[in-house]
Amino acid sequence: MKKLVIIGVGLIGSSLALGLKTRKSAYEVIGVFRSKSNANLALEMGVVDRCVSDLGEVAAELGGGDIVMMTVPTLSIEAVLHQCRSLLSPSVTITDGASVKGSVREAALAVYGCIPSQLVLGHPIAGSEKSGVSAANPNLYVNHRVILTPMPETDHAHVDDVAKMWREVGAEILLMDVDLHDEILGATSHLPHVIAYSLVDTLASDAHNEDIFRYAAGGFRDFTRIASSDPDMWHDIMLANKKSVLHSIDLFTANLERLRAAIESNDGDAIKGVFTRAKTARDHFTQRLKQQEK
Ligand SMILES: NC(=O)c1ccc[n+]([C@@H]2O[C@H](COP(=O)([O-])OP(=O)(O)OC[C@H]3O[C@@H](n4cnc5c(N)ncnc54)[C@H](O)[C@@H]3O)[C@@H](O)[C@H]2O)c1
Ligand SMILES: O=C(O)C(=O)C[C@]1(C(=O)O)C=C[C@@H](O)C=C1
Repeated sequence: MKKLVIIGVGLIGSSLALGLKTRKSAYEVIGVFRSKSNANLALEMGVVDRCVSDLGEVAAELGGGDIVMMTVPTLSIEAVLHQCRSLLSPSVTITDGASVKGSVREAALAVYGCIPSQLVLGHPIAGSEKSGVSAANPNLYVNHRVILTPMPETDHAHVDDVAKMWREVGAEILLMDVDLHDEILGATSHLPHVIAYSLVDTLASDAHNEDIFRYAAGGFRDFTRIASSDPDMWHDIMLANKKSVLHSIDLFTANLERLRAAIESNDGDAIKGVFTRAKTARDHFTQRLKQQEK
């Protein structure tokens, strides 16, 4: 039986594990836990077959066809890669789910001095504002994309194994360049989180915040769900993808300034222009998503 070792069994790792187990996939899933209570919960929920507290406890059992998945916060990947380097044979596939790929590439270069052929960088484009093993969802990845960013040094056999595992839980695989990934996700995922956190923080700091939140309804809820996401996880993402995030913030700020000026000067055409273009783009995107899900 092939082995999948998950380091960091939170929302992303446990949803993958539960997805595989629900579909009776041929992996023995072993979780590496720092906390005994999380390990017990994961066993109770049937997320993992076995728990260990250190990769060293299981490393000698691993070989070709086995996968080590790092689903820890983005800036913790380097520490985990140090363990991988000292404990894993080159035949074991190593992959990750971190939200930024350039920083993982840098971490690999710092740890190995080169990109190891067994390392396949990946990112599931699915998630939620919830964290931890208790949020495990076996269908989280169904009809969602997983972006893999193989580099020239990456061995195709390792890429194939990782792609096959994600397909088993219903995901669609997309291959992409590391830097392009970070640019796109900086705009489509990291910027919206900056805006949602900043909006809620702005309103919460207002002297009348009790009244503001009392009268907030659906629009506010729809727009700000992601501001309930884990601050530690997002701290890492912002710093790891600083260049792309700053670029996106600058573009957004300039656009917002233009909209502000249009409102100030009663420029109805400009206001309607922005809203109409945005509605058309969003309706088109929603339609495409619906078709993909059919
Ligand atoms: N939450 C999302 O929507 C989402 C989506 C796609 C990708 N990601 C990425 O996936 C990764 C995991 O996110 P998550 O939402 O599952 O977070 P999570 O907080 O639910 O789980 C992270 C787990 O890693 C453990 N951990 C933290 N540091 C560790 C370390 N140094 N060694 C071992 N374990 C460690 C934590 O105890 C926790 O169990 C992050 O890199 C995140 O950027 C998250
Ligand atoms: O749905 C959410 O709550 C998410 O934030 C998921 C989301 C996203 O921005 O789309 C968040 C981070 C990821 O790396 C991938 C997906």
